Amino acid sequence: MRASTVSKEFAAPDGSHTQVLNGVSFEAAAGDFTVIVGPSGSGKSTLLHCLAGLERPTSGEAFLDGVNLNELTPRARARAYRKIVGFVFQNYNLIDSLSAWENVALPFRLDGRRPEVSRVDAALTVVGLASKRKRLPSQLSGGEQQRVAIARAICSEPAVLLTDEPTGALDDVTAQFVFDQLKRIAANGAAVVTVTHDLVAAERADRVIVMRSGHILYTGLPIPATEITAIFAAGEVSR
Ligand SMILES: Nc1ncnc2c1ncn2[C@@H]1O[C@H](COP(=O)(O)OP(=O)(O)OP(=O)(O)O)[C@@H](O)[C@H]1O
Repeated sequence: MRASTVSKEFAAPDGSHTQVLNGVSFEAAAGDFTVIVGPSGSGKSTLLHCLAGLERPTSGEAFLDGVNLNELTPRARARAYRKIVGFVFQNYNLIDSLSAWENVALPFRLDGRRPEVSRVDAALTVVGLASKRKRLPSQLSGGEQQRVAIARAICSEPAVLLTDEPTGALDDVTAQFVFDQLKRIAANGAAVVTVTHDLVAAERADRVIVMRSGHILYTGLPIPATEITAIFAAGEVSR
C-alpha cells in the first residue's frame, strides 16, 4: 500500500476549512509492521481513513497492489478493499446479536461464503479468546471486544491490515500480546499499519512514522520514545 502526496481538507458548516493532511507520502511494504505516532489531532486517523477508502483525499493518491484507487469505480474499489484490506477501527463495529465466533466469521458471510471453521477458531486463539467464542459482545470487556475485532480482521488473512489504536482499551500485558500478534502477521507477509499513542510499543515496530500537524516529520527505523517526544515538541527530526 502506498500513499502519494495525500492531502485532506475538511470544510466546516461556516465555510471555513481545516487542512488536516499536507501532502503525506509513504509506503507500507509487505512484511513490515509500520506504526504511526503523533500528538492528538496530528492527522493519524484521517490518514488511516484515507488509506482505508473511508475518506476521500482532497488531493493525492492511494495505491493498493500497485492500482491507483482513484481510477477504480466505487464498486471495483469496494471489491479491492474487501479482498485485500482488513481494518480495526476505534468503534469495533461488532454486531451485538452475534457471538464472538459469529462476528469473526462475518466477513465470510458478507462474501457469500461458508465460514472456514478452522480459520475462525485460529483467529480467536491468536487473540486469546478461544474460550469466550460463544459470548455476545455485551458479555465481553471493552478490551476483549477490541480483540474480537482484531480476530475478525486477521481471519481473512488480508494483504494489508490497518488498525487504529488496537491496544487503546487494553492493559499493558495484553497490549504487548496484541502488538506481538500484529508483528507476527506482518512477518507472515502482510503490510500492517497501526496508529498508536504507545511510544514504547512503537520501538518494537519495523518502521515508525511520526506525524505532527498533518505532516510526516520522520519515517524510518524505530527510535526511542524520548526522541519521538522531542520531535512532537520541536517539530523537527532530532538526529
Ligand atoms: N470530519 C471532520 N471534520 C472536520 N475536522 C475533522 C474531521 N475529522 C477530523 N477532523 C480534525 O482533523 C484533525 C486530525 O484528526 P485525526 O482524528 O486525524 O487526528 P489523530 O492524530 O488521529 O488524533 P487522536 O490521536 O486524538 O485520535 C483534528 O483537528 C480533528 O478535529
